[in-house]
Amino acid sequence: MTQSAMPQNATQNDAPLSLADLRSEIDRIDAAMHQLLMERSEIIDRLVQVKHTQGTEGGSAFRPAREADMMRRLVERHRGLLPLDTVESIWRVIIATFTYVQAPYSVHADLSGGEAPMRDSARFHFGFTVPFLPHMGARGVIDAVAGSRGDLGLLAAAPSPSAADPWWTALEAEGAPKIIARLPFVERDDHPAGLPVFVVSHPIADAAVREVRVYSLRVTGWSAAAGRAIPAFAEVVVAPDEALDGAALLVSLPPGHAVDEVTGALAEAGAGIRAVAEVGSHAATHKVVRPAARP
Ligand SMILES: C=C(O[C@@H]1C=C(C(=O)O)C=C[C@H]1O)C(=O)O
Repeated sequence: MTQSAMPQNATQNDAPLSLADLRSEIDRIDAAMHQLLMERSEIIDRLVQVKHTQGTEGGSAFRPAREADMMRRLVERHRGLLPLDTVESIWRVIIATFTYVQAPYSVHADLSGGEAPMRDSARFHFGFTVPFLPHMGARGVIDAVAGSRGDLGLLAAAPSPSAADPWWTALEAEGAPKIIARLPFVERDDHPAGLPVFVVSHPIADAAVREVRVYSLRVTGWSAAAGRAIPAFAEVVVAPDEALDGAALLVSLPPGHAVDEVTGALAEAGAGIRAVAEVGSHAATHKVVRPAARP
């Protein structure tokens, strides 16, 4: 038991508390947590005014850099018997809902790769107050985000190394939606909502995290050799593109690598580079090898 969770007039050496006393302790803690959540919402009220004065409010109040940082710190300080999955999901609901009360938004999700994992991811990361709008296909999601004020779109990040439809080409144009985050913020092998998901929104230049950069590449002369030439540090999804020997690539580059390293390797393997466009960026993956707390 931590000091803050102890009754004000007790120490660890006191006689054991009765069930009624322990329950009244739980009631005291629940009331304090609720009070703190209400205080948090008052801060958000003032934060909305500050963002408005600074002109930093945009279509969406979602700030992926800030959220990735908060989730990393949460995981690092977590101790005790409460499972990390539970702590993470509670904070995801708190943060996503407070974002929603700043500026209402919906989450559009592409269910074409399988409904259950995508729905689990959306609910785990955004809770039940934020509206969930299902789509059958990535392009429907991107169109809905493009036509909204500040909605978010969820697209499977790497369902497989190949895709039938190069949906990411719809993110190429200036002003088109961009990838702004990758979920879960904190990865682990047994994550309860572990489907890797890209979050797309209107471009958020000032608030974007630039650790992992994501590019759309159009290539001619695509071949198995070109595929093998792509450096191992790059995460790549390949789809057929227009011309017979054309391919559209979605390439994610970890910190410290440039897209030239990939285009150079492709050119050496005989492929022609038709176009390169940055289609977003997100925080580097924070991987927890062993969850900090397990029952
Ligand atoms: C509060 C903010 O807005 C959003 C809500 C957050 C929260 O409730 O903690 C954190 C980041 C943002 O997505 C902020 O920009 O700091």
